[in-house]
Amino acid sequence: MQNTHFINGQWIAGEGHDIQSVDPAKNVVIWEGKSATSPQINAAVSAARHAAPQWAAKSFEERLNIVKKYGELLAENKAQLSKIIARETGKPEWETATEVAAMIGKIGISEKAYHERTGTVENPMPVGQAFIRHKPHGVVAVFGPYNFPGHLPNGHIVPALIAGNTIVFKPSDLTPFVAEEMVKLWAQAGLPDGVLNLVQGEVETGKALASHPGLDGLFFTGSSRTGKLLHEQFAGHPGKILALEMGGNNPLIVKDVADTDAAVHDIVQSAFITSGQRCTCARRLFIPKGEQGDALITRLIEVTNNIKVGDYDADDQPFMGAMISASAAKMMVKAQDELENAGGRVLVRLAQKDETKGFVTPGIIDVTDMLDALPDEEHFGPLVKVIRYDNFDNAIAEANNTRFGLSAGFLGDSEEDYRYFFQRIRAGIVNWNRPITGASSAAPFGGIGESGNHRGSAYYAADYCAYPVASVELDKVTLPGALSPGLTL
Ligand SMILES: NC(=O)C1=CN([C@@H]2O[C@H](COP(=O)(O)OP(=O)(O)OC[C@H]3O[C@@H](n4cnc5c(N)ncnc54)[C@H](O)[C@@H]3O)[C@@H](O)[C@H]2O)C=CC1
Ligand SMILES: O=C(O)CCC(=O)N[C@@H](CCC(=O)O)C(=O)O
Repeated sequence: MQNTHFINGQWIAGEGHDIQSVDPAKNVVIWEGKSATSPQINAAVSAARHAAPQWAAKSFEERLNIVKKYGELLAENKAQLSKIIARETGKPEWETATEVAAMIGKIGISEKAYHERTGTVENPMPVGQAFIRHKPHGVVAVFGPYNFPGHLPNGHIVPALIAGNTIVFKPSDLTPFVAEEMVKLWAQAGLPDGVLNLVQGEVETGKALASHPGLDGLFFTGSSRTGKLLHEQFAGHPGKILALEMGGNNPLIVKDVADTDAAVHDIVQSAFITSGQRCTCARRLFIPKGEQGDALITRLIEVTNNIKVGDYDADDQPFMGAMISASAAKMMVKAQDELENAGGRVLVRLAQKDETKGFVTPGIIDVTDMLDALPDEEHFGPLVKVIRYDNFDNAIAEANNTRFGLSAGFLGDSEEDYRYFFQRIRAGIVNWNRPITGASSAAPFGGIGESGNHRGSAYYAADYCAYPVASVELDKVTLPGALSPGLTL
């Protein structure tokens, strides 16, 4: 029996149904376990509740020391963890090494953000002192996605622990192995029992945890569809904090670039990195009509056809590895077919050569003639939709024609054009002449519309990990110098 859940400092076996994790590049099972049942989820929430007062009562330095120890263990185990992330997600090892580096970097950034966003402020008053301080919420659930199974849950867990919360972590059911390895490192770092609990499972485990009355909050990174369900579930609970980081249908507009190859590079990095499985990936690419735009597309097609797709552990590393699963790859083929049937013109065909594995080649489809039928959906894979435009204002209006608003970019050499774009575009991340993926952990990370619920993450995660307490304090009960009219003492 596999002990895959971590509850109150003990590794225990699940009592629910069988779950497996499959290496999508090799089509082999690499992890097996059983999901957590409702009583096991109750036990995890109770353990977190029980541990909460003592963890919150520790000094900031005591909590930080454990978090820093975890950072050291991440550094020591970087090579091994990078390999496990690669095996479980299909992402090339060069990329998973950067994921672990981001996990390590998160610790220093979260320490700084804790002080700068939620530190203590003291203001003298005519009588006494005014203070702004912050307290943890209590018990929070963390839900992670599969595309960054280490870095993104880590982006909630680290600031939540630093702020003094205790946690029940429910990773994506597609990446239980990475979650288990992460939690082992936390346990090794000396986290007290019950402070971080891990429950594994699929949607029903997620539902049972999200609806648990013992939670004070839930921090979620995942799809807009699930995030919306959680939002509905939290309706009527204004006292609970819900932070949602969700998807996007991100636009990238190109206009008047002198260096075609540089533009093509930034497009490829925006659209195809991580096999298009980043929430910040460019989904809609706006290119001007005319000769300059034609030349750019010709070059983009050439470069895309030459993108190396391959095994995560190949000596000669590919740019793109496998997608998360064979079925995710199949869904991308289906999405392309649907767009093509609705009038899209395939410029480079996204193809899955082996239906048992997650590999697809990157695709480009021109959807200019089917804009009215273009669904406002996030196709979470390496398929970029090209929209040719003849008017910058129309391109910006169409770029904003989405229910999402995560990232957006402008590639063009005119600063005036960029300022014009920046003023009008609606998104939480707006870049100029840089890829729109690869957002910094040292900046707020979040979107508007259906990309989030105005609880920015990364540098601003500190904000949703603690609530502010305003105090006016005086060390003795003292009569004021002047009494209010009509009052005698
Ligand atoms: N804005 C951001 O920061 C990011 C957003 N994403 C988005 O995440 C998505 C890909 O990740 P996925 O793992 O597919 O997301 P997902 O929404 O399928 O799953 C996320 C988590 O929610 C759980 N879950 C699923 N259905 C549930 C339900 N009904 N009730 C409770 N829990 C449930 C899953 O088991 C998993 O732990 C993409 O849409 C992507 O854009 C990914 C990375 C970053
Ligand atoms: O959360 C952070 O620390 C910064 C945001 C970040 O890492 N963004 C990455 C991943 C986004 C995704 O998971 O899809 C990016 O923008 O590439």
